[in-house]
Amino acid sequence: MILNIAVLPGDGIGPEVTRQAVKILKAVGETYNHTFNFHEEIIGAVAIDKFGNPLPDKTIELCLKSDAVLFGAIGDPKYDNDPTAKVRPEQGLLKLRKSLGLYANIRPIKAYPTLLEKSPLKKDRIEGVDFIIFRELTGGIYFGEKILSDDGSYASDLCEYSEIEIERIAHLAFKTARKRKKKVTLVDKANVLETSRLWRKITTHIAKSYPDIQLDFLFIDNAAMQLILNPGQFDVILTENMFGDIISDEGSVIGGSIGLLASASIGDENALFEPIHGSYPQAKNKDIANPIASILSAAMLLEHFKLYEEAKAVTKAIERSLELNIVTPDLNVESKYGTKKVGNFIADYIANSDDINYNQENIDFGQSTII
Ligand SMILES: NC(=O)c1ccc[n+]([C@@H]2O[C@H](COP(=O)([O-])OP(=O)(O)OC[C@H]3O[C@@H](n4cnc5c(N)ncnc54)[C@H](O)[C@@H]3O)[C@@H](O)[C@H]2O)c1
Ligand SMILES: CC(C)[C@H](C(=O)O)[C@@H](O)C(=O)O
Ligand SMILES: [Mg+2]
Repeated sequence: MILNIAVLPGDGIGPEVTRQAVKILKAVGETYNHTFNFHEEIIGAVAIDKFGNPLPDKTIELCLKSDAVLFGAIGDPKYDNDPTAKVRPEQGLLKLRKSLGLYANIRPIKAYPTLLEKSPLKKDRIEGVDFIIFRELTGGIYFGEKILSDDGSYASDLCEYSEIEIERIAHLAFKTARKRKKKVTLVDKANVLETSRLWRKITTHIAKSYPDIQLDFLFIDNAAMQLILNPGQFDVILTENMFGDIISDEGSVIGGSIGLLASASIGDENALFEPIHGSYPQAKNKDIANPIASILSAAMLLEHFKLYEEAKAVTKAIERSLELNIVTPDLNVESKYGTKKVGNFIADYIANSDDINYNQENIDFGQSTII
């Protein structure tokens, strides 16, 4: 298969982790005989620094003509610490999602058997946990009208949703539940918000077309608690933009690190693959950021193009790295492995699989042929 992939490393740790994901895709391409072409562009704070624009036209154009986008992270403390900044890195990402029509952000969360001890949550609560959050990505309070009064004493963010915006992602969530444990949980705040009541009404109606799927409702405040108390109850969570943002970071505690959580942002015509974490500026250029979220996002890209065997090879290599404790410091404070070494191990494992009897003593990470 030939794929043209737009690579947007972004800010902070974005370039470091994205480089590992590209390395893994190159290993997959070489091993399984695919041609993956990579074209890089800038987005976020680096793009503001260069062009005064967090999403230059060239970047959107590249994404629109590519088969898929691999995105790293954006964000920089100089903007986070300046609430009056008129141009912000995050605007670049939001505009990109909107321009590409990426309305569904799919965030799988699972407890890896080898990492059960790493989570601060009790082992018996998280064992076997495996669910997916379907987060609406191009509507809601993120995209409603924003007002700041001239004297700076009043601000407003409008939360809006229309029927079509809810329907299209709800169908995706129900179809996915059909292939899984056949349960959808709509997370909302329908006791207070009109938009949430619209979500309930439309989702209830759509559920009639999926009689084999159980539809449950949970208020967001209760859902935040249930995720910690009993995450095993979830299969597919369907929710609006901001609630999905918040509960997915919360859910990452189950896996043991946000550095493990990948996502696919899907629209009718475009697809972008991105870790759920941000630019983690404290770790920039320190070779400590976990690249697995980014690498798993690349695996989701492969699945999107129905390259299932290839995606499986990537997840198997990741699982092997976790089993062998070849992990970054977020998963093992005493780890001697950094971002690059974890990436190298996963790339080498894809290329060589079980031919090499890996153990921590005999690994020579310097030998990775794929950089
Ligand atoms: N999709 C995105 O690009 C995205 C997502 C979230 C935040 N942001 C931006 O990132 C910047 C920093 O935000 P933040 O600190 O709230 O969130 P963050 O996700 O960057 O970091 C929060 C914490 O998560 C951990 N973490 C994150 N990524 C990790 C990784 N790969 N490996 C190991 N640990 C990791 C670290 O402990 C870190 O302190 C802000 O500018 C924010 O706007 C961007
Ligand atoms: C950076 C920010 C705009 C973004 C979001 O809120 O969608 C991030 O938190 C995410 O989860 O991708
Ligand atoms: Mg977020």
